[in-house]
Amino acid sequence: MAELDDDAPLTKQRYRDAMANLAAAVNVVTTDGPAGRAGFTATAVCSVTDEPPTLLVCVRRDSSVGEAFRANGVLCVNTLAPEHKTLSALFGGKTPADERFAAAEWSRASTGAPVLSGALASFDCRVSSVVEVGTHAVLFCEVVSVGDGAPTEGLVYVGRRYDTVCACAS
Ligand SMILES: NC(=O)C1=CN([C@@H]2O[C@H](COP(=O)(O)OP(=O)(O)OC[C@H]3O[C@@H](n4cnc5c(N)ncnc54)[C@H](O)[C@@H]3O)[C@@H](O)[C@H]2O)C=CC1
Ligand SMILES: Cc1cc2nc3c(=O)[nH]c(=O)nc-3n(C[C@H](O)[C@H](O)[C@H](O)COP(=O)(O)O)c2cc1C
Repeated sequence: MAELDDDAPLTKQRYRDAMANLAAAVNVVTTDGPAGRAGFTATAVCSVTDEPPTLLVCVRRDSSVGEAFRANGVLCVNTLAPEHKTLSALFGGKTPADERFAAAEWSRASTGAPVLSGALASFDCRVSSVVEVGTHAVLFCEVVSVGDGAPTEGLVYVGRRYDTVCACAS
């Protein structure tokens, strides 16, 4: 059981160590448009409201991909299945964009954002507002269409490693 320690300084590392205990779905978030095609791995994705359907994505402001998302104003959140572990590492590393996208099959959403074949779910979005918080930009995104596959197994990231969970209806 975790106990709060109010005396110890709350360092970045202690915060990260605690956050590492939160199991999270893994997504590859993509965009395309005048600023070019880009994509990155993200666990900081969350549903905000269903009226209007809105989710948020947090992206590091100094990442190579952040500006493309803001400039294109569209994105697709592709939720990964267990077979996408290698893809997650590619989109989460320093790999050039062409190599990231060459590792999977894609179609195009109505916004123009790339949709990952075999994703557990895909959310095609328009960025409705951006709020900057510290090192990250929070992209609030209105969902314009969704695609979801048959219930199967999901990929989660917890304890700094990947794991598989059953996403099937019981
Ligand atoms: N929200 C984010 O920007 C996240 C970034 N990452 C990046 O992926 C790499 C590997 O991460 P881990 O193996 O999990 O080890 P880690 O020790 O860097 O991160 C542990 C946990 O802390 C949180 N975290 C990490 N970096 C963060 C950041 N800059 N801002 C807000 N939260 C952050 C995440 O929940 C992450 O799972 C690192 O470079 C990390 O920065 C990973 C998860 C989330
Ligand atoms: C499992 C995992 C989750 C991640 N989640 C996020 C996230 O939510 N937001 C973020 O900005 N970066 C996140 N990252 C880091 C980016 O995917 C990584 O910095 C990526 O390389 C961005 O592309 P760039 O560095 O070429 O700009 C995550 C990485 C991994 C491996």
